[in-house]
Amino acid sequence: MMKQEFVRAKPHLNIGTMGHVDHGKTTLTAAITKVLSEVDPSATSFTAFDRIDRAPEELARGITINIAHVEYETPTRHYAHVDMPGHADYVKNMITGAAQLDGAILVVSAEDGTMPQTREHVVLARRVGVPHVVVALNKADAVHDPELLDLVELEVRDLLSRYGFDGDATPVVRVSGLRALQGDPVWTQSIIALLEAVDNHVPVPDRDLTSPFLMPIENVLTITGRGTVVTGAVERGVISTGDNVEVIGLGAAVTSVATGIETFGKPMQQAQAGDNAAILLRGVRRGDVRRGQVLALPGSVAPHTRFRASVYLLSHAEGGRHTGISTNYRPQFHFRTGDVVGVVELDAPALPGDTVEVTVELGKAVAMDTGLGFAIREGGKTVGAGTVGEILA
Ligand SMILES: Nc1nc2c(ncn2[C@@H]2O[C@H](COP(=O)(O)OP(=O)(O)OP(=O)(O)O)[C@@H](O)[C@H]2O)c(=O)[nH]1
Ligand SMILES: [Mg+2]
Repeated sequence: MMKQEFVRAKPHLNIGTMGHVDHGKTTLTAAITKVLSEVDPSATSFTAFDRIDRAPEELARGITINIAHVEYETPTRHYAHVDMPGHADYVKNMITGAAQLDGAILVVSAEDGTMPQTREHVVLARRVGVPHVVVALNKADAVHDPELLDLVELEVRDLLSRYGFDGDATPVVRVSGLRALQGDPVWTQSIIALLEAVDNHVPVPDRDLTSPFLMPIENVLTITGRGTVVTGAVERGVISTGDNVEVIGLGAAVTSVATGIETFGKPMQQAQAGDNAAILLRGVRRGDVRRGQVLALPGSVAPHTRFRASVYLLSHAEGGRHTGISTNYRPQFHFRTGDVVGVVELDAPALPGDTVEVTVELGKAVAMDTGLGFAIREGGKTVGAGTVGEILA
């Protein structure tokens, strides 16, 4: 049977769940797909809890989209929703922009209130430019004292305001992912209310459709008999089947032609900024491409190793270092979906909480333009966030 072509009937947005471990992110994600699949079975399929937290390797068949994503539709929008499996992955995905969220659902357990990772995720969301947040006050079924719910709501609004969001204007919806998943009609309604808040509060972003095509590569798959497929979220521009492309960064450039494009398993003639795409590349071997490179219009972006940057060092309270840094500091630099080691040169030692101007020399060239954001990590911890300034080499 021919696979059904993707129809762009509604605006597409990328959102995700964030929040402290065990506050119910995955349960809520499953509940959203269940409730929406009941509203319109032709638009949304139910994705069960145990199908969400899964390893990529298990699904590496077909031209499948990045498996961390779940797809659903409200009456007015099409969403790709990412539920990052663990805290470490979450931080990495957020800060490298791999997730490229247009908005986020901050999940806070009404039983526990805001916790350290709740704060860390809010801080990161702000730093990496997640523009809008809606709060799911989850596990509301387990809290019977309304004053306690009010208290937790106040606490969350406070936290959001403290870190630069508009805490007063942010929708806070009392939900129970678990009870909705079990089919309870009252809590099913709470999920509908949450989705209405997302539809109304997170605006459709302006997509950059006019710049040259660029997509950071998140995953590389082989399809027997067809070739190599790369997946990712299109950062800018438009790609059509038959277009020439180039794989750039971390080694020699590879040129190819995009011979097939899919989104969520459905073929499409053209993918655009904001879409999650899987792109089949002609004549490319699996070993020739990898995560961390970008797929781009040939000649539109170049790899670089040396640049000036403005860097913010996360304070200790934000999850950063305890001690300062000085010249010759050698952390990992995360650009988009990849990371590479580099050396920092700075005029004077800097402390956590400082913003400093530095020169960076990378061990391997990365596709970049002035303005590109990056994260600085060491020992699995995010310790800084920066922006590329003048490019030197
Ligand atoms: N009472 C109640 N329990 C819930 C609700 N949502 C989730 N839980 C329970 O909370 C626990 C954690 O749920 P998960 O959905 O795995 O939480 P998570 O945030 O995805 O956890 P991590 O991915 O490990 O960070 C499970 O035992 C759920 O059954 C809810 O709305 N009400
Ligand atoms: Mg989870």
